Amino acid sequence: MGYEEELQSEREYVAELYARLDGERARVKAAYLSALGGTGETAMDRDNEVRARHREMKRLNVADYGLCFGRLDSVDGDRSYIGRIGLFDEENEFEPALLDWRAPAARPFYTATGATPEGMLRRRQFLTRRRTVTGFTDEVFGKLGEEQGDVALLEALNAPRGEGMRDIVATIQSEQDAIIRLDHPGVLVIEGGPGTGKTVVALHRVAYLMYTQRERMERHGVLVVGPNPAFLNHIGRVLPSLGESDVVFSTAGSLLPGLVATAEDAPDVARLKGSRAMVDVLKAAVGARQRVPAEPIPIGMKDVVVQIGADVAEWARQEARDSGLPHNEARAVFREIVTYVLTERAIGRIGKGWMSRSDKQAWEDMRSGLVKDLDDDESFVAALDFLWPIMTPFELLGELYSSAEALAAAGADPSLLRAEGEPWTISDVPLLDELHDLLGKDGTEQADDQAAAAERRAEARYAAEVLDSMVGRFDHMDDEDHLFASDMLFAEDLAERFEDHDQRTLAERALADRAWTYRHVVVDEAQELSEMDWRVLMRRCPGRSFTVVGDLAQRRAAAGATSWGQMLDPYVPGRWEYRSLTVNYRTPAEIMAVAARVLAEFAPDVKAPDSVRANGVQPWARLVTEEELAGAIEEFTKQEAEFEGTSVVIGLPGVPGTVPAAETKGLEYDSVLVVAPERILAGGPRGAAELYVALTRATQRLGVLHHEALPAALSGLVESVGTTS
Ligand SMILES: Nc1ncnc2c1ncn2[C@@H]1O[C@H](COP(=O)(O)OP(=O)(O)OP(=O)(O)O)[C@@H](O)[C@H]1O
Repeated sequence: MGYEEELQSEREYVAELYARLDGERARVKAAYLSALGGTGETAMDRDNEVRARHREMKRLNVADYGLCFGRLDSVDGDRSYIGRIGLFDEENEFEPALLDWRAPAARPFYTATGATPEGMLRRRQFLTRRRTVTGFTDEVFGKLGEEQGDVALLEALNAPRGEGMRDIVATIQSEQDAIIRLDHPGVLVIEGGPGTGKTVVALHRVAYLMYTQRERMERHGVLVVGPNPAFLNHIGRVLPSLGESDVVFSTAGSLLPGLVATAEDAPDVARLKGSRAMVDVLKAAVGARQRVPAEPIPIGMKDVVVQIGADVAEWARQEARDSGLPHNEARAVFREIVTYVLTERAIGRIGKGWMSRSDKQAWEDMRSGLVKDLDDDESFVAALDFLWPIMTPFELLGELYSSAEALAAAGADPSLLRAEGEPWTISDVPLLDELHDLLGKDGTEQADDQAAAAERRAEARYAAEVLDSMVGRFDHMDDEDHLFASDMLFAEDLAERFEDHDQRTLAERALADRAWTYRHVVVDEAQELSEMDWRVLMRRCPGRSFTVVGDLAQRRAAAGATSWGQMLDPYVPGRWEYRSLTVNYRTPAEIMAVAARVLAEFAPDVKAPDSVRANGVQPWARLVTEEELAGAIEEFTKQEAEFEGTSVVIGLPGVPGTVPAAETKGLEYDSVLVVAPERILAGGPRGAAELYVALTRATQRLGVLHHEALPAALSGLVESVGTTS
């Protein structure tokens, strides 16, 4: 067959796949509607049916375009089509008409090479426009000169950028595939220079894990932590386009429900707050609120006055501390002991001469009367509030920061002192989270808990039914599937998840619940997170299943990682896997050459990634005065409007018409204009890293406007006069 005939035949095959997809969609939609109508025998049957159909609908809705992107022919004569989802043959339901890219049999599509053909003869990659195959390229393994597999990749890389990151299922590269499918249940670190696909690979790994471990992943969900909302927005569509939507996105500043922190501390303060040493400071600050009175506190009981002296308070404090309960919850222990001592002393005095301890009943009756009186006694409650106050994390941390004495007493650096009422910063979030654990539930939360527990018991019967049905299904799973302690199912746990009236998505429920734990956590730009941030993340994922993505050379945060071991060894000593990516898919070679010189200046030991393509466009520089700057930016924006795609102007914070480099982290644009790189470079201890980030955001064009002589690292830029491109 000639190329045109083959193309025609592929077109027909893919058109049939779409017809099959549309047919499936119609069928599942009808089943979903009828499930909603309630044909199941019990409420639980109906719920399960609705959920199953809904999930199926979501799976099928991913592939309006780009359903099938290639074909794999084996030496044995087998032929498989590879696509975004799997579809079965209409006639033979065991014969896949389209293989899901995550299926083991699809793997050679990404990994077979001339040197290791993996039993394959040919890889065919389709070029498509909407639902139509417009062309294809073949790689015939073992035949020299026939390999032309990069056409689809280059087409994808050269395409103008639009709204957010796209999935790469059609063009995953072999080194990326190895990471996506890596069989490592614990912590995996993916490191690589800018544009090496770390983020996109991590997201595809999530899609892969969800495909291979659907039950476990769906029950607890996956958390993706990114540097800022713009970044989360940028990557937000990749997983849904792969049919996976039970994923929670959050910045480090919003990991605590009810608080969205965006303010940043000065680098020195951020470094202090991010240090693990803060755990001791916080413990000391809590301990300092567990007081022993300097003077005995008098409490009137009936017609006698008893005192809470240092001896009673010290005993009660020791018992409360030894209980191992968090501070707020241990108040009950403290209170009980103080109450016991006060009532004993009071009864001894009230009953002096007419009642003895051997008169048990009378003694106990009097005690319960006194206990009741104490409950309503304002001076007693005030004394408790002084000796062992119930506190929220916000109160405690706010009070600590606003008092030089409290800071000194807790062993904290005096520079943490701040004016009252200042907003919480991103670095405060892990401290507040830590305090949640140290303090435990406050009064209102404890009362809410009791009410919720009663409600849960009522729902447990329904949950037990669900449990039965799930256990039935688990019986078909491997032994290994039963081994995870966190998979233990309890009816009451399930009740929460299957509540009839809780219509919130997993993401909504997880985000609202600080105690939610995830099955897997992806941490992007992980080099920015502090030791204290890692404590929060580890609490959110006790199973320690992480994909950690970052580049130490791009670190901007003062409290960020200087090595991965520093952050991870306290939790998984020596047990984390490390993989690196070395090819830059974003930045053309011409731009990367400029960025690499900046990198060499501040991190001489780090090798810049190699660009997979050059585009023949030289990055330029132009000297402008302060007065000319606004006009030059406007000129750039105007010229960029002629091109398809996106652009950005990056400058130091506060320069009008620009965004700071930090806000472009992890993002990319067709064209980038960097304003005053010499000032960014000199702008702080991590200025060079900021500039490196700024220079590596472009997929096509880079320009620089400078006010002073260009720093040596940028001297390679071609100076242009009077025009911005
Ligand atoms: N195999 C691939 N096929 C097509 N595009 C790819 C491939 N790998 C990476 N890309 C593209 O390269 C660009 C950079 O990827 P990504 O943002 O994941 O890199 P990164 O390593 O996280 O970069 P940074 O550290 O700068 O944030 C994205 O547009 C991504 O879609």
